[in-house]
Order: sequence, then structure tokens, then C-alpha cells
Amino acid sequence: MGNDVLEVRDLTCGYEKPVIKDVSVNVRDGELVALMGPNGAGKSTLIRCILGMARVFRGFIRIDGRDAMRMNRREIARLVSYVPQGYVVTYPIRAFDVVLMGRLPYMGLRPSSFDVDIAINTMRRLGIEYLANRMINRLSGGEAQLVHIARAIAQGGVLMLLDEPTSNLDIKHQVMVMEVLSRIVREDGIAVLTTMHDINLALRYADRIYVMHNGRVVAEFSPGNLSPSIIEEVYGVKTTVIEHNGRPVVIV
Ligand SMILES: Nc1ncnc2c1ncn2[C@@H]1O[C@H](COP(=O)(O)OP(=O)(O)OP(=O)(O)O)[C@@H](O)[C@H]1O
Repeated sequence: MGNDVLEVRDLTCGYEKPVIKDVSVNVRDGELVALMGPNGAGKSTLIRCILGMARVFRGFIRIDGRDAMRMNRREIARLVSYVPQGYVVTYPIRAFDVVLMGRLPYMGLRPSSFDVDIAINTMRRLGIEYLANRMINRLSGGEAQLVHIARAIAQGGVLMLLDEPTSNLDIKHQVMVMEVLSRIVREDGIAVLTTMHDINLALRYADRIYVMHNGRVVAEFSPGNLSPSIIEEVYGVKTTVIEHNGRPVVIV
């Protein structure tokens, strides 16, 4: 873990008006960073800003050392993959073709055999090659989420952005998705920034956690340094932090 893959400095960004204000975050290679905060705090907007999908008023965003605001969509797509929140494909398309779509930033009119190999190998690596010929609109939420993550991995960037990848998943699939993400971070040395609502999942899997509130970053900590006062201040609920198997667990 070392270099900043994502560096956001003093960013004020939003839509017609700013939504997030003076936000600074960074994610290094080999690091999984969780972005937490109440509904409407500005987490998805920050992700959209990094992707060039929202209006930057002030500040800068560097991806892999390059000024993201000077990059075109294709250049960003070669560095950054994105799994949006609650992304549901309603039309019938094979799971394999969804994964292959990750290779679009590199393709001409048709995929090369290299692109096809990457898609096959990525599905194998995540243990979901058995889903390859299934239609994505007929998969369970957890299976479909793993396919979308495989698509993002096949894209082969240095930074993966995920918006609530575990929402709507049962406990087993939540753990499965987070295990896959932390394995990819370790094995490939990529950087992952993911929004999450489940504090205990974040404490278990994230290397660091940022907390946003009213468009600002109000706390940054590693799981071992969590103080209950942060949760109380931001969410307004009383909590107790206990240690279980050497890890902090929040009890409401
Ligand atoms: N396209 C948009 N145009 C204008 N305002 C928007 C747009 N999208 C979101 N907002 C506003 O920006 C603010 C932050 O929303 P955002 O979706 O970033 O929050 P969030 O922290 O991701 O919330 P949640 O946890 O509910 O997903 C909200 O007040 C929201 O209404």
C-alpha cells in the first residue's frame, strides 16, 4: 500500500448548486476505503464528481496522478470502473456479455480474443463462471451484483468505485461481495472506494472509513480507532463499541 490512486482535494461539487463542500479524500493502491454517512450526506454525489458526472465548482481530483477534470470519458473509463447503486438490468442479456462490456473502453467494433479471455478469466476468478450463460435479468440480486463487480474488474482500471454494493443483499451475499472486493484489492493492488451504510461491514472490511455529513467529510478513521461519539454526532443514535475476535463491533 503506498501511492495515492485517488486524490480529491478541497472539492466543492454538485449539480446546479454545490452539494459537497471542501471535501478531501484519498485512496491508495491496495486499499479498500468505505464512505459512510446518513442519507443525503453527499456520498453518491462525491462518486459522481470523481467520474466526471457532476459539476465541479472548486478543488481538484487526481486519478493515478493525472488531473481527472482534463480527461475524457474513455480515458477515465480505462482507469476507473464503477458499479452504481441498485443497478438492475431488466432486459435479457447473458451474464458473460455483461462482464465483456467491461472491455468497452478498449474495444473497436468487436471484442478481441484478449477481451474475451479476460472476461472468462474474471468470471472464473470470482467463481461465477457457472452463471456465464444465464440471463442477467433472471439472476438473484446477489448473483447479479457479483456479475457487475466482475464487469468492473474486467475493465482493468486502477480504481474501483462502488455505490452501496451490499444493499438489498442477504448476509451471506453481503459477506461474499465484501470478501471478493477485499481479495481483489489485495491480489491486484487496486484502490476501492465504496459507499456503505452497514458500519459493521465497513469495520470488518475497510482499511479506512470516511464519514460524510451535510456535504462535508466530518471524520476519517481506521477501524481500530473508532469512537462511538462519531456515530452519535452524525447519526444521533447511542451506540456501544465492543471487541469481537480482535475487531470493533458497533451495537445500537
Ligand atoms: N441529480 C441531482 N440534482 C440535484 N440534486 C441532487 C441530485 N442527486 C442528488 N441530489 C441531492 O444531493 C444531495 C446528496 O445526495 P446523494 O445522493 O449524494 O446522498 P447520499 O449520501 O449518497 O445518500 P443515500 O445514502 O441516501 O444514497 C441530496 O440533497 C440530494 O437531493
